[in-house]
Amino acid sequence: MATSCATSTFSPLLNKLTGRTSMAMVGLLSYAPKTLTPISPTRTFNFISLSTPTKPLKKSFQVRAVVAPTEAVSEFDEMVSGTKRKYYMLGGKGGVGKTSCAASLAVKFANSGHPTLVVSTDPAHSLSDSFAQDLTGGALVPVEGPDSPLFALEINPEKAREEFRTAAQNNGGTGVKDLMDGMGLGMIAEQLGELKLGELLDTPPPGLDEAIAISKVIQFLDSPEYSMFTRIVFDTAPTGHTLRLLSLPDFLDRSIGKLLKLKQKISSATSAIKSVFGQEQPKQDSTDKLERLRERMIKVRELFRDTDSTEFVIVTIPTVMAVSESSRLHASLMKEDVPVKRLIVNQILPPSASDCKFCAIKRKDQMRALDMIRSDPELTNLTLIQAPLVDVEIRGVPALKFLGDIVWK
Ligand SMILES: Nc1ncnc2c1ncn2[C@@H]1O[C@H](COP(=O)(O)OP(=O)(O)OP(=O)(O)O)[C@@H](O)[C@H]1O
Repeated sequence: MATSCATSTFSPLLNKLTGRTSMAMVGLLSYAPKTLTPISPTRTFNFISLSTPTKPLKKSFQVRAVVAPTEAVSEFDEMVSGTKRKYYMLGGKGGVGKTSCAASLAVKFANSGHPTLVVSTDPAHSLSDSFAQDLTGGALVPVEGPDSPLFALEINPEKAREEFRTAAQNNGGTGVKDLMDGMGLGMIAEQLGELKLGELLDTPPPGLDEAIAISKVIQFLDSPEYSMFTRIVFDTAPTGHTLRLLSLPDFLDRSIGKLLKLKQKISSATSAIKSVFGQEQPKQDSTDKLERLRERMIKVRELFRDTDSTEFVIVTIPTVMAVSESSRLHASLMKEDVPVKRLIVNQILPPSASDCKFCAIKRKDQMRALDMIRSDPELTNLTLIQAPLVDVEIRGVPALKFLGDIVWK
């Protein structure tokens, strides 16, 4: 069966990508100097240019063919304007392209002059794969290539948990507090008080990964180490995990509130008893710390809901299942008051003017899924960004720049 999807030949316009053509098929060849040679001579495409790379890239990179649909305008000008810090969270169903879109956005911000940090909160990270660079280890790593500083961070809950366990075993539990202190979780550790943390971490409570991610967000807000970044992009975990992350500050705030009330009751009862026996008033220290923890949780919760500084971008693919999940995700985000404006529909196939029956059928299904988005009351008001399926893996900064220049316009 024929597998090619279109009929015309390569055009020499490829390194001058301009133009906004309806569902135009676009081929972009390489950033390798001078010669533009198709990788697969059996694939022939009608190439119409789309965008102009602002600066020649150092590394060689080849994309053989992509499709560029009409509604691919993300209003990037608005995203890039201003030097006040903005947070972008990209999330959706597993495997739809969250990491590729988040990494390409981070590269685009950095190339637009913003010192940028891209953070993965997904315990199953793929940022390292996406940047083709080792970013593991739970620390900030500089990404090579963009014009302005770009750093990446893969939050590593598994490692953190392992360190907790070792510290608990080696130190009879006393080292755990130091470790949690180091992660900005010291106050939580203190409040856990008498609990045997080593045992607790053998069967980690649900939400520990999210608590670790939240502690990082607190650090972004407070620590001078992160103050240089004017754009922070989150590559989030698949939907369920991320919704827990977003609702955790609220939950913790309420829990701490309850704990504080309980503490107040206990302390007034104890001080009454103690005053009868003529003893000192109990110290306020731990209550103050709880109050401070609560204030920080409120700060994170407000950050997640602040329309001026935060935006959640939903990433999906044009299938009924993915669109249904995106609709539910949007409803949940609305419930949490998290600002959402944009929806990326990733991996859209070429138009059906093709001799590939499989592709034509698949594309028909995709168009149905796009119609479904347009008539879905949850999704219809979002800015729709259609991202093409490209025929190579999006790996490394040049490839991410290429994708970013198509998606973020
Ligand atoms: N527009 C695209 N064209 C071609 N390949 C793509 C496109 N977007 C993503 N991919 C590929 O799809 C795969 C999954 O993408 P990615 O890792 O970005 O998804 P994800 O949603 O972050 O996945 P996970 O939920 O597993 O973290 C990768 O191999 C990536 O290169």
